[in-house]
Amino acid sequence: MDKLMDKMQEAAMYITSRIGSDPVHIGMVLGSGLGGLADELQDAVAISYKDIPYFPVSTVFGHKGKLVVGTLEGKRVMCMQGRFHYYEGYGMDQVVFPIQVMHALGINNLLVTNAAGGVNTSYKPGDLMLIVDHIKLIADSPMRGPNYDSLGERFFDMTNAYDKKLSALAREEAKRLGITLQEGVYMFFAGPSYETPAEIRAARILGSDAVGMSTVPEALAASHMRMKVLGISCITNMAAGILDQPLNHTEVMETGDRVKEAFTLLVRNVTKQWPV
Ligand SMILES: O=P(O)(O)O[C@H]1O[C@H](CO)[C@@H](O)[C@H]1O
Ligand SMILES: Nc1nc2[nH]cnc2c(=O)[nH]1
Repeated sequence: MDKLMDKMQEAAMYITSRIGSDPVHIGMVLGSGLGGLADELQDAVAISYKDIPYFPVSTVFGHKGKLVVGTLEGKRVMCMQGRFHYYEGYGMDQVVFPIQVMHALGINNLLVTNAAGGVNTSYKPGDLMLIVDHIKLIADSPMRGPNYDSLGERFFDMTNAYDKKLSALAREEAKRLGITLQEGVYMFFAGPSYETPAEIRAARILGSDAVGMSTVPEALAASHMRMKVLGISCITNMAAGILDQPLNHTEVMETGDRVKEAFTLLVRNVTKQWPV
């Protein structure tokens, strides 16, 4: 066995020792301001990242740094209440390690969520957006380096990175619940600065609808392992230069908090119908 596989197994064994061996159906990565969902799980077990072998620790305000496992709408889910970002100084491989550990635990379904800046001028802060595709221009990738054939192929497909059936499910549930769900392309920026207005104009010309500093590494790792991915952004602010006002993380967190009811309702109902 090679090193990554050893580390994944060790982390997975520790988690199993805390949560038992009943299957977990869906992994959920909760973005900035959206972590409250994990507090709604029934029979929840919370594990600090610092206790899990080889896990990094969260350093960002609004990311608690806990794995919470419990039941939501009849499904057993594992929530990351806080994620790891490239800008925190972690390598892409560290950013996606928890996703690989989820896979080692037998999880094949992933919900990735985030706070994002709206590039599409028809959006408004507080909108939810179904991620239908993404753009990453920076060269680094979590799959750079030796390929782990037991996880996935060296050259893997990204045509269906965001699962079409799960996307259709989210669309249907949002419609049924009367929740506005925009659809768009999420563009990854390394951060930690927010973008310049010129970068946002460029992002729009390139075809993006929202920008953020997460999610894409996780979606890449999940696609590598052929996990089914559903992505939802919360548009917490209009991206730089669209409104005549500076950006800040407090606003991002406040919008996340304002939207949490609709976000939770949508995720609950999608979870209920999620085929596992
Ligand atoms: O993508 P999440 O983790 O939700 O958070 C977004 O919000 C933070 C910036 O305000 C960045 O971390 C950005 O990626
Ligand atoms: N990169 C980036 N990340 C965000 N997270 C929340 N809002 C934004 C934004 O405008 N830009």
